[in-house]
Amino acid sequence: MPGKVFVITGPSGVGKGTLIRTLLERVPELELAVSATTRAPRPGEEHGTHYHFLDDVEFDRRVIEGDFLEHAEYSGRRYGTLRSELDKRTAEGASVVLEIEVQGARQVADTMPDAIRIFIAPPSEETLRTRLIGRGTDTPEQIEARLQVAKAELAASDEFAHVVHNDRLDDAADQLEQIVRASA
Ligand SMILES: Nc1ncnc2c1ncn2[C@@H]1O[C@H](COP(=O)(O)OP(=O)(O)OP(=O)(O)O)[C@@H](O)[C@H]1O
Ligand SMILES: Nc1nc2c(ncn2[C@@H]2O[C@H](COP(=O)(O)O)[C@@H](O)[C@H]2O)c(=O)[nH]1
Repeated sequence: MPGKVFVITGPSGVGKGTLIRTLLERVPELELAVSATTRAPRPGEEHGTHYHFLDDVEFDRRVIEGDFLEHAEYSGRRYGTLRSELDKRTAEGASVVLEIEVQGARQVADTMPDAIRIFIAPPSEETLRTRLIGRGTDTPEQIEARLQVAKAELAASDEFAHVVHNDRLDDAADQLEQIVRASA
């Protein structure tokens, strides 16, 4: 039987990456799809591990060749899931997790209606700002741009069958694990 696809979405800074790291430890049979992006690597990020870092020309070429399951522009940069990150794994029965923003999650809903889509919600918009400042990876201008996008993303939460509120990290991790185990 083909593996499942779990789409985890929500605004920047809500804690998707943090929760997914815990999820992968708790459910080691899950595999994470490494996304492609045109943004620059942050300190410590490695090509092929954290992202496939592509330039715009390469990203365009791969769009034209139909290599992406989904792709979107987010805060001036491009992000997408390569089909090659999923196809072989799911065909072999492995379940795959995608960490993507809301436009991409909608595209996956259209093309893969069986994908399990989970929205991670913050306790408040202000929490997103605090968490992004605390993470220390973005300039104040980048944080404001991300918070602008977050407003529309938060309004989309009711499009998702599952909503996990990431207030206390342990509670959110428990809830996410429960959803994944119940759907697997
Ligand atoms: N429940 C929580 N309570 C307090 N801090 C948290 C919680 N969850 C995550 N954080 C912190 O918030 C910051 C943002 O988390 P993370 O990078 O996982 O967000 P993200 O949704 O993956 O963001 P992006 O979409 O920009 O990649 C990190 O510094 C993380 O340690
Ligand atoms: N549509 C997609 N969105 C993606 C993908 N990989 C990551 N993302 C989302 O982009 C923003 C910004 O990420 P960051 O690493 O610059 O903080 C965030 O919401 C990610 O979830 C993807 O393949 N497709």
